[in-house]
Amino acid sequence: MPSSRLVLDASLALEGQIGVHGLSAGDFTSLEEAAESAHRKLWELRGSGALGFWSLPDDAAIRDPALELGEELARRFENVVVLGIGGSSLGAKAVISALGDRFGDLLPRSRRSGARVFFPDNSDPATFTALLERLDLGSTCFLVITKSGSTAETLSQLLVVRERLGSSKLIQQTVAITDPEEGPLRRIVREEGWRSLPIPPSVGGRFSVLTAAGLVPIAAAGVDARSLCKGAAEMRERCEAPSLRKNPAYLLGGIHRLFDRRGRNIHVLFPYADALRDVGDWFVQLWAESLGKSETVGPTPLRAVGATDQHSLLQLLAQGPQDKLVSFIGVEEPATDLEIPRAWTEHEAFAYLGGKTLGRLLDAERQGTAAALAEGGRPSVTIRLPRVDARSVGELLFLWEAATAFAGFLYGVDPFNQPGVEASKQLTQALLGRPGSEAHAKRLAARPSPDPAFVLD
Ligand SMILES: O=P(O)(O)OC[C@H]1O[C@H](O)[C@H](O)[C@@H](O)[C@@H]1O
Repeated sequence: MPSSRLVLDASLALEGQIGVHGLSAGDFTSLEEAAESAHRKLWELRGSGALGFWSLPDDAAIRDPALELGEELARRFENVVVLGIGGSSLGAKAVISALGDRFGDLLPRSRRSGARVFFPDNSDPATFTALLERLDLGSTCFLVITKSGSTAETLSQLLVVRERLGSSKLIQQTVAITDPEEGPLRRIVREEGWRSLPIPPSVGGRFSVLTAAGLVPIAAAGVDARSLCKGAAEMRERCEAPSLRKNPAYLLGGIHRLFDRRGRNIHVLFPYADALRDVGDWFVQLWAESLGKSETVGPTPLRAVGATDQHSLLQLLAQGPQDKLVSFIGVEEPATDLEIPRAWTEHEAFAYLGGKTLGRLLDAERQGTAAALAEGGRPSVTIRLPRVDARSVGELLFLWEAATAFAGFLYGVDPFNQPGVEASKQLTQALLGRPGSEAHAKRLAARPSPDPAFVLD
């Protein structure tokens, strides 16, 4: 019988299970003071309303208009194309690939639960050209999602779409999701009277999956977004306990910080379900942009998928440097399962598989891999989901969001900004000759020219 909710099992991170590389009771005690201070800071932010993502799971004023709009788009359009990047695409993409129709693009509309949702989240011309050429633009809605309203990739795609649709069609087939007041896109929305929904200023992009930025495309895909929010609300309740051992987000964040202190600063998310593959990308942005803020401390997130990456990454995880911590995600009850038929039973290699199911094999591989790492003294934690459904995915996303916010304070960094991404934008704008980027152009010009001895053409 699957458990009724998400389970965080940290036993394979403890010295009792894996020996010297495991955590001791003393390690947790050593973190208590920092954990109390991090808890205080989080609650202060909550109290001031600055911790915007915390209230989202049951914020009807944000949720309901987004779901209504998403459901309307699912009725009106065959396709929805999200023009958005980073936090403005990764959350919805992760949820839709986890909960949407598997290979839904191949299904006729009558057999799909919503519109086909596409995420061309890059300025790669080949991808965008191919997508626009293959879609029936007449039955396509473009969701322009950008918190700042100024992201070059997103605005460039919008300009291309504007050209393709023409301004009269553009207003009928485009919805903007952006800052309620500020930014270039908000100005266009005001000037041209587009439909739009806000991204609350108190919610950072990578924490915005339960704002309109995530919920509109999720609802347009026909995913049960209300249960997603419900699952997140249930996890939030569990993440309000002040103690490290009782609060799953604090325990998860604390364990990662403790191992980072021991040099295990490569943090691998390893779900054993294809449906959770894109949760890996979402996690990488969340963890990297929130915690990668100092030259001396800061974890490197890595994503893997089980069992596929047992055949690529596992060698390194099992026998490489002792600098990694793995977070497995197991699914207790697969949505569908497939029996492995019996045949060639005279051959032992086939015989032991016959009669089992692929789901049983996959989960045995997860457990076997965690046990093999433990045997080698290598720590892991396991997050077990009862099944991959909207409620469990809601729990999972909120767990990591809360763990990230908490870990930020344990690492002594601000988990909610990302100053390090600005320099590349400035130099990009200078390369493109943007007015006002002259100072950045000077930075480029001041760079030493490439050493021809090291340019092998
Ligand atoms: O939502 P936008 O303002 O368009 O930003 C999209 C993304 O780009 C930025 O450069 C940051 O790296 C991300 O945190 C953000 O999610």
